[in-house]
Amino acid sequence: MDLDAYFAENPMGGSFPTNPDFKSGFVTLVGRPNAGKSTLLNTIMGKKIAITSNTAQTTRHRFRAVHTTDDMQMIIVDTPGLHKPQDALGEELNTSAIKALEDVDVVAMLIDASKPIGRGDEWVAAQVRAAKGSAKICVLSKSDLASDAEISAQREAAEKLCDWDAMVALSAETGRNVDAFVEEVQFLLPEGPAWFPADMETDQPLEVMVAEFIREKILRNFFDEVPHAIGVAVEEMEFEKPNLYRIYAVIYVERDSQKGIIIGKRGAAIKRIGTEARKDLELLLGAKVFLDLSVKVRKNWRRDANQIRRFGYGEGA
Ligand SMILES: Nc1nc2c(ncn2[C@@H]2O[C@H](COP(=O)(O)OP(=O)(O)OP(=O)(O)O)[C@@H](O)[C@H]2O)c(=O)[nH]1
Repeated sequence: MDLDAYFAENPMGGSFPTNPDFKSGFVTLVGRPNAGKSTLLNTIMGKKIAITSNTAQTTRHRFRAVHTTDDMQMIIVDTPGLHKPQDALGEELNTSAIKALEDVDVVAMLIDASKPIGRGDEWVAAQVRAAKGSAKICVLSKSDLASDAEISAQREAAEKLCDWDAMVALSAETGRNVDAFVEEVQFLLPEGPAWFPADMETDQPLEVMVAEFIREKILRNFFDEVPHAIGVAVEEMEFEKPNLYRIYAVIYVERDSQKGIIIGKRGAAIKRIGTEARKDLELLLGAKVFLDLSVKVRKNWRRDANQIRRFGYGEGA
């Protein structure tokens, strides 16, 4: 939801914390695809705001989530994983992530603690070093998958990548040390007022979140080329009293064969996607959901900058 939409729904303007020592600012999460950025964001927020999957490049939108306590407001910018681009979509995602390093107070770079640091991490670190004026935190993510000895070795290797202000090994999956990360961010944030109302959690438009929740189910149900070839758009979404959303969404694929895979034998696959998505959407929207999904072929959309923009991928905060 953007601020205009928020204030349209909350004409009194919502509540802003008034503590005189209040701290506030922006923290960008960056890292290679699959480093665990979106999962960390969800754990901090205590609910699902960003979609996650073990398919690299799950995140296609840069967006902000707002975490407010009595003492601080951190505006977390989730970004698409930085990687070697293969097509126009990949380039758009990289540009979007690099842009999110500008003008923020804290940059947190996630490095998977359970995997050796590679050239991809070194390249991301170079982008982080180039981001002037922000404090830098190194997050060794997925610590539940690494032994203590592996974590110490990773610490030593990560020390060489940048002059970090802090380093935290954490697991967004178990929650271990996530509080320590939030405390480090709070320490590094400047004093300042809350920028957003205390109860505002994200600036993603609702339609975009709905499309993303549907896309997540496809990422989790299919492998190989299909997850990268799909785009999801919500065509229509209407609220019906007392408590029902009617949602009409289109899943775009690049080839007829992919359309067949998404639909499945006698529609079994798309039915499963619909059932899984509906459950999540009902939690997100706090209402019953009627979900109509259709599949359309749009050849080579990932090479078409206009279509990428129509989906809104790469754009955001
Ligand atoms: N075991 C374990 N798995 C994790 C942890 N954090 C994330 N994962 C898993 O790692 C995979 C990638 O996580 P995401 O949060 O989607 O990663 P991301 O960095 O946002 O990925 P992109 O969108 O590709 O940039 C998912 O399958 C997560 O469940 C963790 O702390 N422990």
